[in-house]
Amino acid sequence: MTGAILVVNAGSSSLKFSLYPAGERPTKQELLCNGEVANIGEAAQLRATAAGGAVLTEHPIAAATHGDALGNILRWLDRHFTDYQVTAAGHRIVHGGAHYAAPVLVDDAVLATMRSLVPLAPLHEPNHIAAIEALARLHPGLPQVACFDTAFHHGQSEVATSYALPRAITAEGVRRYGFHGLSYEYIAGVLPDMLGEAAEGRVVVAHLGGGVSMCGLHRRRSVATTMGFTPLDGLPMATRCGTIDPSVVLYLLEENGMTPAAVRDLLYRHSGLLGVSGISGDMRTLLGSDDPHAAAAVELFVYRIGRELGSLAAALGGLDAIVFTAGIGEHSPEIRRRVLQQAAWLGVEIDEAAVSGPRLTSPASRVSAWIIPTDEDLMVARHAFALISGTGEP
Ligand SMILES: Nc1ncnc2c1ncn2[C@@H]1O[C@H](COP(=O)(O)OP(=O)(O)O)[C@@H](O)[C@H]1O
Ligand SMILES: CC(=O)OP(=O)(O)O
Ligand SMILES: [Mg+2]
Repeated sequence: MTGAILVVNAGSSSLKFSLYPAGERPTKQELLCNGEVANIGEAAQLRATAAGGAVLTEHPIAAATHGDALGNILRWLDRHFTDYQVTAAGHRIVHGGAHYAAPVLVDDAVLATMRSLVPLAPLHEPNHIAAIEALARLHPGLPQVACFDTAFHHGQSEVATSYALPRAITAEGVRRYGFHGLSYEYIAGVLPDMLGEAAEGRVVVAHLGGGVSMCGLHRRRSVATTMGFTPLDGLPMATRCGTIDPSVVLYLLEENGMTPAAVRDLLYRHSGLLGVSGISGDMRTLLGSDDPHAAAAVELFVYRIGRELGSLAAALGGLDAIVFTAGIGEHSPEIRRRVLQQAAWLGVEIDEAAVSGPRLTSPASRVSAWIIPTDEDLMVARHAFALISGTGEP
């Protein structure tokens, strides 16, 4: 039997997973399989693919909860990978608050901290906790490593993380944290392979997925990012509103008579691309639609990215490169083109012959632009390996 690391990414309605051998530092080449249980609670479906993309299974399962989904995944892994045994788990955890600047082994204290952060990541944190607790029941004694999306941003300056609020409120932890850190950390790691010396310069990474954020990197460290106290802030997302005037919240509570729970639901689940289009939060659907409200949602999405790009370039004091990543960033030539056209003023010259990358700009372009696929799961596997084997560096 060979040991294996199970990576768990418990999202709002899905549970994604990956399996890597536990013997040495995980690499892309060593991936054993990855997959997802989609539609948890409705018509759940387990799908898994091998490293090369070959489908290993796709079948309906009974999974009312993230815990049920994990039980099904573990049983399938047991049957399919008879030579491997899960010896450690790594979880992508969206919010680590002020507490965690690095991954930690999960214990009761870590779980208690995560419970206290549920109000700050209501789409994610409850499912992370459910997955950890289910795995502890299904696999007692299994070491589980929590890897926080907030950790990568911990080195940001005080001015970058502060809100202009009274000090006492800031001291309670009401500040900007930033998210998608595992994605940005992965990108920062591969930047030198793609950009050479420019990797150490001023780079804005646009993580355009279901959740959307951008991060300004200098010398491959996070300097500023669009998300704040929670992953509701910044750019419009599939169903989240992004930055709005906080008075909108007061207005909804006081003038519209909405309850806090209803406002939370509105801002997290019914806004963003879905809210503006009234059709869908899925970018593919919107780009394929001829409804003017779909076009308006896409226009607002691109416009807000352009404004935040200017803001991050200002925070960095200049711009050398732009990187597109995650579902929309990696797969939508149209969104990339529109964002880059809007960034012409920064010195971006599109190479019309290179729409599928990896480099999207002409050699003469003052600012280069790139597609770099992200790999949050690999980053989690590396952190879990580093922590458990004691090697330190992921
Ligand atoms: N070819 C494509 N064109 C446009 N958008 C795409 C394409 N492929 C995927 N997407 C979008 O990517 C988003 C999901 O991104 P992803 O990073 O997978 O999300 P999650 O945060 O859920 O992991 C969806 O809005 C989807 O429509
Ligand atoms: C932090 C965040 O928004 O995550 P996701 O993109 O998975 O929703
Ligand atoms: Mg995501």
